[in-house]
Amino acid sequence: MTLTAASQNLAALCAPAAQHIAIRIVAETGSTNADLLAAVAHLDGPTLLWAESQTAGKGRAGRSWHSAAGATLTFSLAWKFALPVQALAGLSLLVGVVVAETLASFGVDARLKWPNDVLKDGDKLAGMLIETAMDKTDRSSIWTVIGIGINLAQASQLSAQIGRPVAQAPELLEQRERVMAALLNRFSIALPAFEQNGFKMFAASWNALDAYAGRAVNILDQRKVLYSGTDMGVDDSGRLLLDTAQGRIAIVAGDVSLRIAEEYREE
Ligand SMILES: O=C(O)CCCC[C@@H]1SC[C@@H]2NC(=O)N[C@@H]21
Repeated sequence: MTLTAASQNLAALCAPAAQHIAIRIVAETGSTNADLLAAVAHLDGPTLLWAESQTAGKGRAGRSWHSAAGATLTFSLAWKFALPVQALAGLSLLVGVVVAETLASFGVDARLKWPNDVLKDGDKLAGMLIETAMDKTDRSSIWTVIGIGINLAQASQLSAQIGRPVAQAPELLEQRERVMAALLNRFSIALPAFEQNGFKMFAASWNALDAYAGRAVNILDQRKVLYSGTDMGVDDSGRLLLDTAQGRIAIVAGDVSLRIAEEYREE
């Protein structure tokens, strides 16, 4: 099914709580994140921009993110929070929980790698990029653009961009609009709950999905090992707890990698 056809169904598939999300679906764009960031000043409320393909998709750390037509779920959700920017810490972890739990509800064994990669069989299945824009007329609020790319059936180009193998979930190709509706339903509950209570009420859910729970990991910065220890999950503010030879520490930034011989060889 093309996304144009899916758009007819999407609103009807959404639960009442998600009905206030405006839905825009396009065949191709540069970047759904860039489009919504440019548009937030004119948005009336939460808005989904779902693209069949992107020609200039943005990944984290300045990387590109390839989204081939008919092979991904590529979208951004603009959401305004009545919060100061500092209160958004933990949002990306919550988004990971929403994506992984939604995929799990469709039978995909999705797990989380801190802070917010979604893995399947140890490889990256989905990535997210959250960007923010100040509302100039309302300093107590902030717009977020939550960009998500879920890989369903593409491999080589995305893999080259992120520098490691990617996972796929081709079984979801035929039900993309149902998956999208399920995502919107969960977001429409989880994002207001985050606004009210912060990340802490989602910490247990994140920990239940932690791909590296109890395993020996390294925390890297630009491929340099900063810390080594055992992954003990996240705390109520989303920091990764690491049991090291010197005791427990809480990590606020860095890349997590499994401490296995292969990874040392790669690095
Ligand atoms: O590097 C990552 O892990 C983040 C990838 C985020 C990609 C998504 S695809 C939809 C949205 N639009 C973009 O340009 N990027 C995000």
